[in-house]
Amino acid sequence: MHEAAALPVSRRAEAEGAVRPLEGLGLRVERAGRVLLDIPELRMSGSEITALMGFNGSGKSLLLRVLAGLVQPDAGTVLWAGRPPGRERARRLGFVFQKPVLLRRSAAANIRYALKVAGFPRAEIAGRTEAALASAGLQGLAGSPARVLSGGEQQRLAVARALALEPEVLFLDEPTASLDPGSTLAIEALVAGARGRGTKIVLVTHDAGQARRLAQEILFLQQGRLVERASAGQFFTGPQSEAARAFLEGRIHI
Ligand SMILES: Nc1ncnc2c1ncn2[C@@H]1O[C@H](COP(=O)(O)OP(=O)(O)OP(=O)(O)O)[C@@H](O)[C@H]1O
Repeated sequence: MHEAAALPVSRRAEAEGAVRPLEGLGLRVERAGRVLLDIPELRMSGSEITALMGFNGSGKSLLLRVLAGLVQPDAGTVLWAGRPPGRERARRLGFVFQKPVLLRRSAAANIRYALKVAGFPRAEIAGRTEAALASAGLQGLAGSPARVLSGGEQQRLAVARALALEPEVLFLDEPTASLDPGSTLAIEALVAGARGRGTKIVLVTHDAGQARRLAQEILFLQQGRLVERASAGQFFTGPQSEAARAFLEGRIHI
């Protein structure tokens, strides 16, 4: 047997070079004379789920948007596998917002449309749509208008739609912030499944329980700066910065 075949899928992908690190070099964002992001160097493993954590206003969402190419930094470069993502970026990433952004059409049509725009062959669209709906437990709601779905169902649809495109990188910005525990676990299962299939996941979350359940790597931000990068195990048992200790203990940090 090939040596890599004995490894779990995500490790196998890494061993075969299919998994790409995500990097930022000299990232800087300023608005109205205020420095919002100043990160000289950032590197995320290509195969793990990385959680971005920090107090409100520390720059997590902004960093996520910069990494995804939704916000252009004033300085710096984002690299996927050592190269700027380029024009094919849309095909290679998924982005899920805290409030799902869905089209005013059926659940199935939302997925079909995304597949069509991403250039999937027509012959594959129906099958991929069905599989995506099933992965999110939404088969029974395929024909329902997306806007009548519950908040949890809408977010499951948004995640399933993003994953239907088999993105290289999936960015999630507090995807379960307004969901109940059952819906939260359903979203987490979708995200963990995607990691198992080789998608790199970057997740903004305030929920330490969620970061413990899902993430292998934690980046902790404070006032637009990266103050800690650690494995989840290290971060939760022995955070190095005073800010991260305060965050985990639920203290206010000024
Ligand atoms: N386009 C913008 N123009 C001006 N200021 C901005 C812009 N985007 C973000 N900011 C500011 O940058 C800082 C970081 O915002 P960001 O939303 O990234 O924080 P966050 O860590 O995600 O916060 P939260 O946990 O509250 O969602 C905030 O002070 C915010 O007001």
